[in-house]
Amino acid sequence: MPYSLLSADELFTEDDRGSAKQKKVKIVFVIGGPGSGKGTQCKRIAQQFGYTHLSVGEILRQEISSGSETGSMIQKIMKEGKLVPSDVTVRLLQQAMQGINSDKFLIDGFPRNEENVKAFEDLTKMEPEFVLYLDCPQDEMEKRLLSRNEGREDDNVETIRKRFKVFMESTLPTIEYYESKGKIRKVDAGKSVDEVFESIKVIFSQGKDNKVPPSRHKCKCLIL
Ligand SMILES: Nc1ncnc2c1ncn2[C@@H]1O[C@H](COP(=O)(O)OP(=O)(O)OP(=O)(O)O)[C@@H](O)[C@H]1O
Ligand SMILES: O=c1ccn([C@@H]2O[C@H](COP(=O)(O)O)[C@@H](O)[C@H]2O)c(=O)[nH]1
Ligand SMILES: [Mg+2]
Repeated sequence: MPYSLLSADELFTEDDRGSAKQKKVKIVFVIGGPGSGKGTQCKRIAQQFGYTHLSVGEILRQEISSGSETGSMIQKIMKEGKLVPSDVTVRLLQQAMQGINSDKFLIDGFPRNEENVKAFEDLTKMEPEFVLYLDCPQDEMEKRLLSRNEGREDDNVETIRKRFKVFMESTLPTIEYYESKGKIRKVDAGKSVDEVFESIKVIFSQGKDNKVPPSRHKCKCLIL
């Protein structure tokens, strides 16, 4: 079933419609491998810089908890460490954004692949201001996930390894894509929580447009 997504034109508040002024919504994507610290750092960024934090993984887990058919489909995919189809993910993300009156969204754990990027761009006609990339060694991420203890069904060695594979094969190319647009802001996420946040603060403190020199992240380029 095709899903409609919030378009740029629909991002108006009632007040804005009345005065025919478009609401300017700022979006920052936060991506990184499983366990790189996205959720941990997003909480701090949201608190300090006034963003609305939306974790797409969390939105999907809420759908599972609702007991819907879509939820059981998502649950099977998540247990396998695979990615949920973009139409489902983007529709749920859209609904979450529509339900919140905010002009600054921090989208945690999205986009995960080329299909996600295309669905988001095609349907919203919006692009992120920039993309925060938490770069962390795999052995450190695995250690963190195995001691997370939040009862997540996908935090077991077998699924974690599958999630790493999906990250390398599907998410890294999206980083290449945003790198080619000068939008990647990379931080070393293998350090302590405080040290990582210090690096992130520099990025979010760079003027109202967050215009900082792009990171020197070098890798193979994939044109979407
Ligand atoms: N810099 C850090 N040093 C040590 N432990 C950390 C660090 N950042 C986060 N952690 C811990 O690692 C675990 C994973 O962190 P977090 O949930 O933020 O990662 P994530 O990138 O959101 O993972 P996922 O993709 O699985 O949702 C948590 O238990 C968290 O407390
Ligand atoms: O855009 C997305 C985000 C997440 N998923 C699925 O959810 C799990 C968990 O995501 P976390 O960000 O680690 O909480 C992920 O492994 C995928 O199965 C997705 O498909 N698309
Ligand atoms: Mg997370």
